[in-house]
Amino acid sequence: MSSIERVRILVVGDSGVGKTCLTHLIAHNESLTHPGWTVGCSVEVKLHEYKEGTPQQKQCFIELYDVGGSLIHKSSRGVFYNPTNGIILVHDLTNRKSQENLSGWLMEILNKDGKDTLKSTSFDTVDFDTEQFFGSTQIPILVIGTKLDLLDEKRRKRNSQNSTGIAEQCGAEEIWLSCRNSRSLAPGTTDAVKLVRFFDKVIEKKQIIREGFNTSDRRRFVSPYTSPEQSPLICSD
Ligand SMILES: Nc1nc2c(ncn2[C@@H]2O[C@H](COP(=O)(O)OP(=O)(O)OP(=O)(O)O)[C@@H](O)[C@H]2O)c(=O)[nH]1
Repeated sequence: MSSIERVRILVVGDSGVGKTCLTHLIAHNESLTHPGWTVGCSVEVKLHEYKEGTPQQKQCFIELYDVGGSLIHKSSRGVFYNPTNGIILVHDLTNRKSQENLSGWLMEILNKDGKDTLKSTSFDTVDFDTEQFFGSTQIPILVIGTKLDLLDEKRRKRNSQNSTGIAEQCGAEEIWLSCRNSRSLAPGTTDAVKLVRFFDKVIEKKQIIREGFNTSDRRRFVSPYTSPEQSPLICSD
């Protein structure tokens, strides 16, 4: 019997933006009222139907790695970043700084050998080069803004006019929601469809990369890594 495939998705963003509440909402379709402060990392697993309703449909475990956002643990959290098949960047819609810091989070994940960003105590000095990032990793990204319930109508409109720059830069989809509303990701809603599409993309990308390593026709896939084990996108199943 073949085992169920699994992918690892990192859920990152500043401390207090709502990563634990969001992860719980995605995994259980219910809101979490009293989340604890995440020390290190906590993992939730969701069973996902890949390409549901098509001949390729199959089950897949989505492992959501909720990485504690506190700067105190900045130097040690790199251990959770490999392998990475997908990234959910989380920011608080009422806190602009948390949005600006998303590029720093991306760079921290990219910087696997722990240089530069891991040494600094904040993201202020981080230079973000999207070309470098996407050229070297090709990891699917989703951007999620939380605490939509705390924005009044006026601010919702103003914020939506200049939506998160990082999503645009990454070519990533963006979702704004309230983790306090258990229906925020209810099946059939636009946001739930975006999330399903993102999960499918993460699984597909992992398959493409694995096939690229296994095929003798190297022209189909050019990787900077010489074996699947070296690639940050491949889980060791
Ligand atoms: N009103 C509102 N509050 C939220 C929302 N999401 C999270 N919160 C609250 O924000 C606080 C922080 O939420 P967490 O999920 O613990 O944040 P975190 O990003 O995991 O924080 P760290 O563990 O420090 O990294 C909690 O009091 C949550 O109840 C939301 O959508 N709306």
